[in-house]
Amino acid sequence: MSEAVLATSAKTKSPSIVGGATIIAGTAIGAGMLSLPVMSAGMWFGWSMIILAICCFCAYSSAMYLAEANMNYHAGASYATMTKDTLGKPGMFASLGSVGFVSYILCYAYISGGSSVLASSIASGFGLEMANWQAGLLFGIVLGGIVLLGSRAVDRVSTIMIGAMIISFLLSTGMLSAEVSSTTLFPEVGMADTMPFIWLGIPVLAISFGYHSTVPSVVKHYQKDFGKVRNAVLLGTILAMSIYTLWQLTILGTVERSDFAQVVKDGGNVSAMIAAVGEAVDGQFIDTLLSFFAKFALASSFLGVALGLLDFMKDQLGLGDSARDTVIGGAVTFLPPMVLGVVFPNGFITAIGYASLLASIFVFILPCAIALVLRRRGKSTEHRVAGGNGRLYMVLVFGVLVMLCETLALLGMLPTYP
Ligand SMILES: N[C@@H](Cc1ccccc1)C(=O)O
Repeated sequence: MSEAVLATSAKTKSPSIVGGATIIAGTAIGAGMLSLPVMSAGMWFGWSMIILAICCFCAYSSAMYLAEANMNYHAGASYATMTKDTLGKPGMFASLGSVGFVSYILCYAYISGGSSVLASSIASGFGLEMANWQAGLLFGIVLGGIVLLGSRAVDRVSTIMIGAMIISFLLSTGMLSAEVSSTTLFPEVGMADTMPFIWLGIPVLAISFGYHSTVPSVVKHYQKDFGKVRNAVLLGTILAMSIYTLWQLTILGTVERSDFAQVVKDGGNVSAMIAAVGEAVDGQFIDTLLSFFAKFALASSFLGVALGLLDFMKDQLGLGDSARDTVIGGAVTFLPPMVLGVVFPNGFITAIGYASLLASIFVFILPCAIALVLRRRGKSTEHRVAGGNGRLYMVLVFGVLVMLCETLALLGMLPTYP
C-alpha cells in the first residue's frame, strides 16, 4: 500500500486520549459558540445553562450511539455505510443531504469567513496585500493539506490550536471576570418571564455541540478501541461544555441584558458582540484577545469538519487509503468549497444559517436510528452504551424537538427578543 501520506494513524499504535478529545472539542467549538450569547439574550443566563447541560448530555449520548454502531463495521466506515445498511435508501439520502450538505456548507463558510480574516492579518503582519480569494485559496490549501495528511496531523494541529485558544480564552475571561456581576447574570426579570425565549435558542445551543461527523474518524483514529473512543468523546465534550460555561458567564455577566437588544439589532454577529463587551469593560486588549480566540475557534472547527467530510466522501465513493484515492478524495472534499469561497467570498452568515437547519439530522436523529436498528438486529452486544433503549429514545425525542424548534423559528412562529 502506498499510504506514504495517510498511514500516519497506523504508525503509532495508540494515539493519546487528549488528541482525539481535541479533535472533538476543536470541531465543536466554532461559529456556534461565538453566537451562543446572542442566541441566549432572550432566555438569559439561567435557562441557557440548563439547556446547554441538556444539549451536552444528548450530544455526548448520540455520539456514543454512533460509535457503538460504528464498532459493527470496518474502521473508516462512515454515515454512508451505516445508513445504507440499517436504513436503506432513504437513510442514505438523509445522510448525504445532512452530513454532506452541512459539511460542505461549513467548509465553505469557514473558507469564506477565514479568508477575510487571513487577508487582513497578512496585510497587518507582513504588509502584504492579498485579495480575499487569494487568501481563501491559501487558507484552503494549508488547512486542507493538514487534513490530507491524516487524523494524526489533525490531532497535533488541533492540540496546538486548542492550547492557544485556552490560553487566550482564560486570559480574556480572567480579565473580564473582575467585571462579572451577579445582578447582570441574574437580572430582575425572573426565569418564568424569560422561559418563552428558550425555544428559539435551542437549535443553536444544540448544534454548538455538533461534531458528530468526526466520530467515525475518531473511531478510525483509535483503530476501534471503544474505551479510548469513549474517553476521548467524553473529554472533548466536557472541554466544550467548560469553555461554553466560562464564555456565557463572562459575556452575559458583563453586558446587560437590555444592551444585548442593540447587539441583536446590529445583526447579532460576533464583532457587534465583541464591541459591546469592549464598551462594557473598556478594554482594547480584551477585544484583541477575544478576536484571536475567535479565529482559532473557526480554524480548528474547519479542520475537524473537513476531516469528517473527507472520511465521509471516501466512504460514500468507496475510496481506500491509497495515495491515488486520497488525491481523489481530497479533490472531491476541498475543490467545491474552495471554488465557492473564491466565487462568493461573503456568504459566511447566510451559509451558517442553512447548515444549522440540517445538522440536527446527523447530530441527533441518525445516530439514534442507526444504533436502534442494530440493537434490534441483536448486534452491538459487546459495546453497548449504558441506559438501555429508554435513554436512546430520549435523545431521539430531543433531536425531533430541535428540528421542530428550527422549523418553527424559520416560519417566524417563535417569540423573539427584544
Ligand atoms: N459545532 C460546530 C458546528 C458543527 C455542527 C455539526 C458538525 C460539525 C460542526 C460549531 O459550533 O461551529
